[in-house]
Amino acid sequence: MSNRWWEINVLCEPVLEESVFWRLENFGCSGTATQVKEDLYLIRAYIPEISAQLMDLAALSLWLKQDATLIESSLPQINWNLIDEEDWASSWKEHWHPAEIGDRILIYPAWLELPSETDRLVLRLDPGAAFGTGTHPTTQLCLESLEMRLSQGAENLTIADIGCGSGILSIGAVLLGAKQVYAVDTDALAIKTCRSNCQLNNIDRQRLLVHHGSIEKLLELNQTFDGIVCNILADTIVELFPQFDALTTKSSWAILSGILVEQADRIADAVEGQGWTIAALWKRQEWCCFNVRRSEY
Ligand SMILES: C[S@@+](CC[C@H](N)C(=O)[O-])C[C@H]1O[C@@H](n2cnc3c(N)ncnc32)[C@H](O)[C@@H]1O
Repeated sequence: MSNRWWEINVLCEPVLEESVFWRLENFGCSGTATQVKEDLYLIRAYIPEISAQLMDLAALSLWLKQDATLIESSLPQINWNLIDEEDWASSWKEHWHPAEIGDRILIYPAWLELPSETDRLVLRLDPGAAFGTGTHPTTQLCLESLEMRLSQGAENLTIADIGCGSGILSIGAVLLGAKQVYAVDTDALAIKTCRSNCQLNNIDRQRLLVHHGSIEKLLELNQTFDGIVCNILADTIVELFPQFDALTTKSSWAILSGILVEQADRIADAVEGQGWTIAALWKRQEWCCFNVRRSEY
């Protein structure tokens, strides 16, 4: 049975070869090889798609650039693409199992028979090619933060999920008791997947509204949200955050993730620079998640 693989290409100065190899190896790549391209080296490596998500590749890219900056080399050019998809989907399904997240949620692959007994909220999911299986630390941190935020009287809360992917956080918020959730994503495939996962969990369409687009779709609604969850890369969060004021009230909160530990300072500056307060900063592996709120108290 064959899998899809990420092919990672790094075009760099020869002086970087050793550190690039080291990074790729630590990342879990195999088949690393170098080809000379005029004055530069093209280093190519492979990793199974199930072992690395787009976010992890973005992190790898950042580390490779930081390594180059440290020794004052010019920045490497990095790109990645998926190769060979044959029967990847069925292979991937074999590797993805039910997972308990936080104290209340159980993520359950759609193709498995429901558990006969559990005291957890079962969140059924077929993520297809969309991000959000619950295996990534950033998703787990967001779900755990939602659990904390929604633990006391969620029934009146309206939540926005920016970058909903498979819909895992939106559906999680509904299961945890939120009154209404608005989910947006710029990827049409993610929207389709999110909608079918809502059906899979028998969620009322009026309780979880899904729109193709980004923060502008939420602004068009002309309403405020009690909470916003946003698990996107740090650069995008910095870009979107100035518009959070228009979407919130003085007592609203936000959960921000998709942030590497070394990017935390940038996010803290963006949050505090806008007069918001950092209530908590949670870390798992190399990723972190900010729980922030608008009021100063
Ligand atoms: C890391 S995934 C998060 C998926 C899911 N919310 C989770 O926590 O697992 C980020 C998602 O954000 C979407 N995205 C990226 N940039 C965006 C933007 N500017 N506005 C809305 N969605 C965006 C991507 O298409 C992707 O589905």
